[in-house]
Amino acid sequence: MARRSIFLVGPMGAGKTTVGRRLAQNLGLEFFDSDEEIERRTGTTIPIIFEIEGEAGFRKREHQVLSELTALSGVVLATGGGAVLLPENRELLRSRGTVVYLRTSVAEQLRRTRSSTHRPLLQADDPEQRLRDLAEMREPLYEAVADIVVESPGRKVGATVKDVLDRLADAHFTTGPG
Ligand SMILES: Nc1ncnc2c1ncn2[C@@H]1O[C@H](COP(=O)(O)OP(=O)(O)OP(=O)(O)O)[C@@H](O)[C@H]1O
Ligand SMILES: O=C(O)C1=C[C@@H](O)[C@@H](O)[C@H](O)C1
Ligand SMILES: [Mg+2]
Repeated sequence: MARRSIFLVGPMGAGKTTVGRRLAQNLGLEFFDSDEEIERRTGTTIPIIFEIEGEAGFRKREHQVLSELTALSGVVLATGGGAVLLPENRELLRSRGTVVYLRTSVAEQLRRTRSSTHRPLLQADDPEQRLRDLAEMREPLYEAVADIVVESPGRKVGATVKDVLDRLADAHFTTGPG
């Protein structure tokens, strides 16, 4: 019998990877991260994939990885910030698991991603404006796929993990069959 999976969505720096890994440990589930899986398969980094293949090339790879990882049962999957852009991806996420939207502010995103050079979309003259533009376009998409919305403000990661666990319990999420 298939076991339900948890898919984390949200913008860059929302904490999908960090919270997702801890959540999986807590629930005794296997953890996957679509960005890490793309890097593992290609043997290179996301900025280099963007450089060589453009964003469109990256999105194709992302769709392939998401279609495989969402087919697994009983896992926690952290997605990339743009995973909700393709309607096909939204359908995979919505139909195959419980989707948790980690919501945060642009100010907090900036703080959390400041020292990173690993997010090509933030290599802009004005990263704050870029994050605002992305949020305006993507927030409705995160909302559309989400079963649960959890705020991920400037607190300790453990507090956000606990909030996600509480909200999953409220939604009667179990790691058992079904
Ligand atoms: N809830 C939280 N409270 C405090 N700090 C956090 C929280 N979540 C994440 N962080 C910190 O913010 C940074 C970015 O988090 P993370 O890489 O998990 O974001 P992400 O949502 O996976 O981003 P991306 O879409 O780019 O993969 C990390 O250094 C992490 O420790
Ligand atoms: O928000 C985005 O579009 C992205 C977020 C990251 O997780 C990576 O998937 C990549 O840098 C693109
Ligand atoms: Mg991540």
